[in-house]
Amino acid sequence: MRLSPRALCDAARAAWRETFPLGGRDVARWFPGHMARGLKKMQSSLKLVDCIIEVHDARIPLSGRNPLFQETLGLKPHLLVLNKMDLADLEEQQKIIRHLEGEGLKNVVFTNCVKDENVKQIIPRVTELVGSSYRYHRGENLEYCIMVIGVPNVGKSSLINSLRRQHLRKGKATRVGGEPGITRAVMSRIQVCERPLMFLLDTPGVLAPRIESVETGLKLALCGTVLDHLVGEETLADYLLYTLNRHQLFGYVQHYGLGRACDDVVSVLKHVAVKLGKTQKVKVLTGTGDVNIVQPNYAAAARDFLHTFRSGRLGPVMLDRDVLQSLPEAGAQGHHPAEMDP
Ligand SMILES: Nc1nc2c(ncn2[C@@H]2O[C@H](COP(=O)(O)OP(=O)(O)OP(=O)(O)O)[C@@H](O)[C@H]2O)c(=O)[nH]1
Repeated sequence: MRLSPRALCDAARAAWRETFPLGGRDVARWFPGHMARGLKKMQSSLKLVDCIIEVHDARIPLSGRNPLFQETLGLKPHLLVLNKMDLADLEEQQKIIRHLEGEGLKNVVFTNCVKDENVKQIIPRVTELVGSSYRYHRGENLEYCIMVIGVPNVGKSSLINSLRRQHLRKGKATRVGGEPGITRAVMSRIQVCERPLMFLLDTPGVLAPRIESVETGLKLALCGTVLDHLVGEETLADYLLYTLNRHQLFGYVQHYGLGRACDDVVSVLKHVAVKLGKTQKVKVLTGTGDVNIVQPNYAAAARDFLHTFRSGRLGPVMLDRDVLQSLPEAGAQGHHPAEMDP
């Protein structure tokens, strides 16, 4: 039987959690310190750079960006690419754009670098930005050099490969991976366009040394910017379940044949593990000797749940919905100075 989302929601509304327990988690441990070195190297190459393309995940357009980018690289023309738009619920796209504009981010493009969606807009936007900026000692140089930055796993390398497909009809120049930390070598210089002659510098993902809140940390982790085991796969699966239920995204019920929505992660993971045959034999010591019992493999079930979500099979999501809801409506929003503009 196929239940409508509303029926599922009504059935379980009483049990929905209103908040996620955030206390006692050491977010600092999730984000390794070696990232500061990457940022330092980027800064030292800045004089060669005409424009910065910052790639971020479209599912968290208003949180999780590294504030150090703004502080240390903010003098250059800047384009924000919100990638993985295919995985994001962009119903409130205009509100997102307005809010970012209010923060001084006037150049924003939403992309899907796997399917090359909107990627064609990027080079004309960059050319325009560089054309209207003062290039210091690089004024005579006809080559454009663009640095691509962002937190890990948001699709920086995928963007470069997509630009090459679009403008040079060439394939992969830089390695893409499903796990954070694929781009290790700082600054590979890759041509992406002939006219204008444009090179991009791919950089390793750099997270902020201090994440603004545990919840932001969890959102970043759901987007795959940190290795899951650092947060704990089951914790992350629980945060995912909490988010899906609050957003009334009940694709998981159908996907795993659960019958009804549920807010208890242990029950959900147990069901997933049994359905997928992910069980394990565990030896239990009893008063009369050892007994082998079969237990659900919760960690494997959590991994499957996270993987299914990240592949988009549970539907598009807006993880910053809480932030969006807390913003004033159009017209009521205050104006801030254009910090990232040249
Ligand atoms: N669905 C979807 N997946 C994407 C998109 N762009 C990239 N990916 C996937 O996201 C993962 C990370 O992509 P990368 O290009 O390696 O990301 P990165 O930012 O260079 O990663 P680091 O090197 O870790 O900093 C890969 O599995 C890509 O296939 C997109 O627009 N949509």
